[in-house]
Amino acid sequence: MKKLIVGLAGNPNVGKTTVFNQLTGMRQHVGNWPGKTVERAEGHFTHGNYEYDVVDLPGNYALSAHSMEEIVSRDFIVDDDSDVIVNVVDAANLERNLYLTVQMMELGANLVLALNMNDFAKKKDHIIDIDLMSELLGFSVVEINAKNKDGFDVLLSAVEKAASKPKNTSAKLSYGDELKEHLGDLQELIERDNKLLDVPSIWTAIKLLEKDSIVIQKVQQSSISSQIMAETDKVAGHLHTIYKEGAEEVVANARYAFIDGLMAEAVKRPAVEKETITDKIDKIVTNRILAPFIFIILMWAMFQLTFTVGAPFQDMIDQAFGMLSEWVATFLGDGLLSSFVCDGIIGGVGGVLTFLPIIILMFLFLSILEDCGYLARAAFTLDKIMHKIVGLHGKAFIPMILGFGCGVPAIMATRTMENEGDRMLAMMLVPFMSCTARLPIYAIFVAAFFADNGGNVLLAIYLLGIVVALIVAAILKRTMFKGLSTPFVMELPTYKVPSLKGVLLHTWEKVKGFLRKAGTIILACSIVLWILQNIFPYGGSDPQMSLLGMIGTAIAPIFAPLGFGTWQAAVAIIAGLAAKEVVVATFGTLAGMEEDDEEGITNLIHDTFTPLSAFSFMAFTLLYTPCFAAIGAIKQETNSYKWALTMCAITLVTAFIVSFLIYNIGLLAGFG
Ligand SMILES: Nc1nc2c(ncn2[C@@H]2O[C@H](COP(=O)(O)OP(=O)(O)OP(=O)(O)O)[C@@H](O)[C@H]2O)c(=O)[nH]1
Ligand SMILES: [Mg+2]
Repeated sequence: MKKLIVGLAGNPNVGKTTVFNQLTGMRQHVGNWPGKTVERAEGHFTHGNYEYDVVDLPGNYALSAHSMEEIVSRDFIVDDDSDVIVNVVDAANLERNLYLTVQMMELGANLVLALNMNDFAKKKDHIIDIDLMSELLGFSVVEINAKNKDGFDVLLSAVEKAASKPKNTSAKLSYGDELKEHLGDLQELIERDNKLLDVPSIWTAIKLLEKDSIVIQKVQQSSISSQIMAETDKVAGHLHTIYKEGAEEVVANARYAFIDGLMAEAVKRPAVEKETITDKIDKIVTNRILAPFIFIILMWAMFQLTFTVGAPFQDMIDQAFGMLSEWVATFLGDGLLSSFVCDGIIGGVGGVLTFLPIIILMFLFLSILEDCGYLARAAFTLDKIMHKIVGLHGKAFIPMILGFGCGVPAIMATRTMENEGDRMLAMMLVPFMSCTARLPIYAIFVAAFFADNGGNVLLAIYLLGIVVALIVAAILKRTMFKGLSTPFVMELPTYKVPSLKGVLLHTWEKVKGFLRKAGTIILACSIVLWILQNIFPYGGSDPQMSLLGMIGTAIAPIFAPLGFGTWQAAVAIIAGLAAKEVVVATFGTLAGMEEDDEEGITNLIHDTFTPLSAFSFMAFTLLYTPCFAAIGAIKQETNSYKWALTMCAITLVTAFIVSFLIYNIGLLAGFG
């Protein structure tokens, strides 16, 4: 067996991860918006005589030193000893995709070009002459379909051929006589230092002209660095006098000229591009006036469906746990052990698991929205409305909408943002987006007070999260994160019919996370809560005199101005710091301890809240410090506790202010 290390590189959203998953049988995140893969993933498989190591790289448009994913991809090509790079490209947008290909050619990467999305290319009547293109580029070009593995055999044999006969793909690049001559002078100088020759000299020469900080640093180590830098300045100056443009633009134009030539020779396209289905749908969905309404209607429909479809299943699970609890009680009798199992574990963990159906549905809808391509449109819509008012970078909206699912991947998704300040700001806002872990909290409050218009109350809560995030953004942008954000074009992916398998897998991955939490952190918290609830330092059996009750009573006054100064609410909020579902588990165990058992969580909520204080409590749990996992993700991504703690402070203060306003304005308006 021979070992082969193969990297999958290409623009965002062209199907790299789909190829990767098909090859390795793994389940990395696939969706229909640019920027899903943010960290390289590795997998293995065997084919013929070869043992493959495949690396799925984050998508990027360039190989400059501007953003983290670009550096990850470029380091992989330059430093790792990969045998072959498979450049996956979107055949329906070949011109744009080839810009990265050309840059990889400058690096001399041992390339194989995999044309994917041919179904879309055919719909647009683009006819690609693969053989001619391969000849012009000087390496193999293969047509594939990542979704059904068409062409994978041809692809793998092309990879194996390329591995046995590595090529310097920079050979076929031609950048015009003028530029070639000047680059030549610079290359000659670079080639005098062997230490600079781990990459083709044309790459180093071009990157010096582009003022690439990492390459400049490397060249500065050279013994002839002053000569090289002087020559670079000379060439740049010369190019400027001829073209009246900076060296960077001259190089970019030369790349496009090469691509134009290639396209003209090898691709036949209709003189006027056909209007695609995506164009037709987008005339409505991204229409300036209609877009915000469509966004709100979709969200509203999502909550309505989640609740109406989920409710019967939820009841079934609830009853099943009730029966389980009774059945266990017949064995264990009336003692402490029975209380531990029934109230502590079944009440706590079971209370949370009841919400499994609505959580599954919510993730199902989010996966469909993500996979069909609407997620990027939602971000586009919010960007259009918000960029000017709030000064928030448009790319921040994708992580924010992902935050409706779970904050942890949402925080990681901020990596595609180039400007550090913008990225930090986006991370501070993600926790305000209502993640699915909070859904069970709203569900029990809706059941207790707002059963008749649950969907509307939920929509209000989610919109509250968005509005508060935007207000906080506007404030932070004018204080902590001053400065202009880099403008950018939001890319709108082609609408795709979501694949059933993809959506189900996606949903299952998320649901698995929820179940894991139920078996670990929620279980642990339920046990701790039950113990604290059964210790009575001063004797008696009044729940409020238990250790838990006393802790809650001590803290409760803090929340009195917000309308829920009861010891139960205080305990739930503190416990919810671990994970938001624990708020529900807390009410579950507390309800188990009440005198008349059957009444359950809903009655406990009904007795300890009013509709107004319930809404204020929902808003507080929406906005206050997210779970440990989200705090940990921010620490991880920023490499410092500073930002994690800043986020905790921002969310706590915001939650207090907003809940205070809701409760007190509500009182004045007579809702008390
Ligand atoms: N119609 C069609 N859709 C495809 C094809 N290949 C992939 N897709 C879909 O294209 C979308 C993007 O695929 P991914 O594999 O996530 O793309 P990626 O290149 O890994 O994207 P990033 O990680 O964001 O850079 C998904 O919705 C896929 O289901 C194809 O050949 N035809
Ligand atoms: Mg990917």
